[in-house]
Amino acid sequence: MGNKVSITVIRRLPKYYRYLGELLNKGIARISSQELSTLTGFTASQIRQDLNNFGGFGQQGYGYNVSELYRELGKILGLDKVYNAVIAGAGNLGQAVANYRGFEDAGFKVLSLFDKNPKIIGLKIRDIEIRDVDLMENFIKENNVEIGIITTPKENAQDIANTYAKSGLRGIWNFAPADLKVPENIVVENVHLNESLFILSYFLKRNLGGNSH
Ligand SMILES: NC(=O)c1ccc[n+]([C@@H]2O[C@H](COP(=O)([O-])OP(=O)(O)OC[C@H]3O[C@@H](n4cnc5c(N)ncnc54)[C@H](O)[C@@H]3O)[C@@H](O)[C@H]2O)c1
Repeated sequence: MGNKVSITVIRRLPKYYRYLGELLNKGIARISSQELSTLTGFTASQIRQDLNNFGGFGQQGYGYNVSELYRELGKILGLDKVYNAVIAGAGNLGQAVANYRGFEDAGFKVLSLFDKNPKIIGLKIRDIEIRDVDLMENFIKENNVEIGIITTPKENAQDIANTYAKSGLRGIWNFAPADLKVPENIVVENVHLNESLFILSYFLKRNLGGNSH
């Protein structure tokens, strides 16, 4: 099922999921595609088409059952399980990611940070230890780690990706401004903060308001 759905649809799912979570917290039991459209900015027909990719959850004249749709989208996004993760590069960004409890609340548990700087090895961010990067490969193998986060400088990012590939983990969340080469069985999701900022700059330069996507 998942493989046939276009990546542009997949990229809209987290937004649906976020709004549905907020509706659920407000005790709202059902919502129409029109109301979801007002919230998300996507058209109602777009929303119906998107959700139809997964079998469609709505009923004509009723709309969507919020808790059911929230639960199903959570399953589709793989959020119905806990992932173990590690972070390579325990500098500014690595520590910030480790410090943020929201990832853990969503099921992404950082078991350890790794760095090559002896001055910070042994320190803890919350209760998460910074270990020597030389120990990383074995740690990943022994602790059922599925996600490797990269917050090293870009010059070191490919080496870290290679170690991740050797260790057998399945997903890389890459914050370094580098295009990584990895074996086909590994998924890379890039978070290029600078590129995002440059898009903002593009719109500012043209005095364009609104949401850039
Ligand atoms: N800090 C931000 O807000 C920000 C914004 C945009 C992009 N980035 C990107 O995120 C990455 C990290 O940025 P930062 O500001 O945290 O840098 P930083 O210099 O504060 O931290 C990098 C850390 O990586 C460690 N490191 C270097 N080589 C390593 C290796 N081979 N193995 C393990 N650890 C290693 C360093 O010792 C250091 O602790 C960079 O690629 C940067 O371009 C950061």
